[in-house]
Amino acid sequence: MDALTLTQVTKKFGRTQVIDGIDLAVAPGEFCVFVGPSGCGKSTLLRMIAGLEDVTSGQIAIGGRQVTDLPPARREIAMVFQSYALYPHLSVRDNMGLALRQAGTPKAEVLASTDRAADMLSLTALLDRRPADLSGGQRQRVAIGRAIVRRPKLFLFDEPLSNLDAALRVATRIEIARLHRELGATMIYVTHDQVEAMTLAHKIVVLRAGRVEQVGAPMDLYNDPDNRFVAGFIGSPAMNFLDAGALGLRSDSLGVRPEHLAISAQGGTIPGRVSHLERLGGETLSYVQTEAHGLLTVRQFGEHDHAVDGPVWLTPDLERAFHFNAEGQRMRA
Ligand SMILES: Nc1ncnc2c1ncn2[C@@H]1O[C@H](COP(=O)(O)OP(=O)(O)OP(=O)(O)O)[C@@H](O)[C@H]1O
Repeated sequence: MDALTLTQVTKKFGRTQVIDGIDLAVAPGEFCVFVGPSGCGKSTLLRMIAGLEDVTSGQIAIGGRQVTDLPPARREIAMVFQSYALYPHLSVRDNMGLALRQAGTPKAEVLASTDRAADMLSLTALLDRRPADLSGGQRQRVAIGRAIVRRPKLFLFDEPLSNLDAALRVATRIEIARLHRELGATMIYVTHDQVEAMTLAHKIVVLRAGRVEQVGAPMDLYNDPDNRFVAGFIGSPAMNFLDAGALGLRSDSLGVRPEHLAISAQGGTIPGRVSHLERLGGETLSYVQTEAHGLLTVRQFGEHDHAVDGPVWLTPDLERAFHFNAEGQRMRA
């Protein structure tokens, strides 16, 4: 039985259609990430699963049970927000145990669950502190601990890392992946960050304007995108789109990842000028202005030097390029 099933779920705010007929099945234990640009409806969809927002039409089932009309408290879910949403006057221990205490769970059991979650999250030494005396990363761990203590059927995360600095974001991301492995729980996670989606998910749902563009495992979306939108959204730096007609090809545009564009001062297919160079240590990114295809990104491993403003030639690896038609749909051979 699916851990989560969405059937033709829609949402309108007034006359604006924000979610447009979404079908989705998430298996038990799966880590499913909703990703897409700002405003595509990810948070709204998650809030509908949580019961914080009602659906305009369609059905939501959690663990095979219809929950479409149930209030959040009866859905057996726990949600972790970007803002942590901790009670400032309660200690870490009391914040983590609150939901269980409110549900009438015996005191000893609340303590045991809280201690276990604190141990998993390295929060044991902080149990008597108040949220104000914690760092942002520690507060977010408490919010995650509070969710774990409740043993929900479904964990829902709404951009939980966006308030953390870059290093802490990576550390907490790894922590969440480890927790997922240890708990074997089903997790639904919203982010606009495709790197988070790629590194955490078993299954990525790419959303655009309230619709699903593609669902698949991270490397399947990367290696086999259905359309230009997914191809451009998954992968960093983003895929280049070349004018296929200008290259004498029959498709409308040719998608080439930055690592599949060769760059040379000697010669090649596409002439251009280096407009900017970024040396990232392990790799070099060159931004090359071309007449026929606009600005293209080239990624090379290691350190490379190309004169800024100097002429260069680019050559796409056609074996690894993707063809798209004028509607942006993938043309498979
Ligand atoms: N209460 C509301 N009333 C009217 N429109 C809303 C409401 N909540 C969200 N919207 C609109 O619905 C659309 C989807 O919003 P949502 O927050 O789900 O997007 P998102 O993909 O999570 O974006 P972000 O990454 O920026 O948070 C947006 O256009 C937003 O303006």
